[in-house]
Amino acid sequence: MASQALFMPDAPDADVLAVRPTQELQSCNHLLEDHAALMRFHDEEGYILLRGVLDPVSVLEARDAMLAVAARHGLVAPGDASATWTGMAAPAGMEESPEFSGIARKLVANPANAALFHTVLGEPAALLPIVQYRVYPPGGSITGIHQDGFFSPGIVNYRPVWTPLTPCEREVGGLMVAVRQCNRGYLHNVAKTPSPVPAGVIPDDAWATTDYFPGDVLMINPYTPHASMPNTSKRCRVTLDTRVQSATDPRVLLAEIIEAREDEIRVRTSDGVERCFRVDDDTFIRVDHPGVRQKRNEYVPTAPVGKRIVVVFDGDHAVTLRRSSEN
Ligand SMILES: O=C(O)CCC(=O)C(=O)O
Ligand SMILES: [Fe+2]
Repeated sequence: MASQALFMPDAPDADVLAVRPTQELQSCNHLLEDHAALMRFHDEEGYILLRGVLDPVSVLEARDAMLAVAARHGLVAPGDASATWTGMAAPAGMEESPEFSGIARKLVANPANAALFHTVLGEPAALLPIVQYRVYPPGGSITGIHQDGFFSPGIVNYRPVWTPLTPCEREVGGLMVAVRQCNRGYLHNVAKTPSPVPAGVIPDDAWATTDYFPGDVLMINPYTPHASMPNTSKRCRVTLDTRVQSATDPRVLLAEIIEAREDEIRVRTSDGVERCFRVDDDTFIRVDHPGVRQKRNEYVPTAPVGKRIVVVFDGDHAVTLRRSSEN
């Protein structure tokens, strides 16, 4: 499979608002007993949708914890589990606010949920330190068309976990997925920064979505183009997206920079262990902006001592250095 991206300097960008999903995402619950079949579906269709699989109490707890933060910012009324929008604008950058700290960790650690992730990974799962908490009011943020693997290369033995915490019917602006597009390499246009997907590359009829409900989990193949839809309802969209990785062979860690150099980065992990990784031209660096790749001879000033970053590694090689969004 080609994994280099597209180079199309003159191509117009795809318009996320022009996409009209015509297909319905399929539930994969019937494949949970057959790991090979589940992975085949993931590798061909490009996603795994599981309905009602998370422990209901853990989902309610996560919902209430996120809504409590939203209520403090005036986005919803205190105690309003329907997440009806008050009309107050959402603060910028709320997805990574430390106010949400620990909510995803608790959800993933719940024994029933941990057992589910074990089943899907085929081995014990651990939380990967990349989490976004989204409370998106009507007319609010829309996530553009992207492939996760393009922005976070090198992660193996992991699954992204996109989780609705309140009912997320299609008008609430959940994810749409371009199905069966995951074997075409990266479709991002590296002739532009920050490398949008060009118009015309993804067939119009490839797009699928569904109405999502609390307890559902959507896992997206790292090569699958996906985006969110506009929220045209009266409610906030309350979702979190995190990732789980192999607990025995983790490839991603959260660490504090001790010293960043052009050819090497030394970090201290949250367990206090010091580790050193080789940085080379294959290292995908974005410690500054979430979507713009930095050159290794220029990233050092944006990587001061003490800054928390996420390192994706393979042995002693830093595959990706990215801004931390662990919570
Ligand atoms: O929820 C969103 O708007 C985007 C989520 C996403 O892109 C992901 O989970 O990979
Ligand atoms: Fe994504």
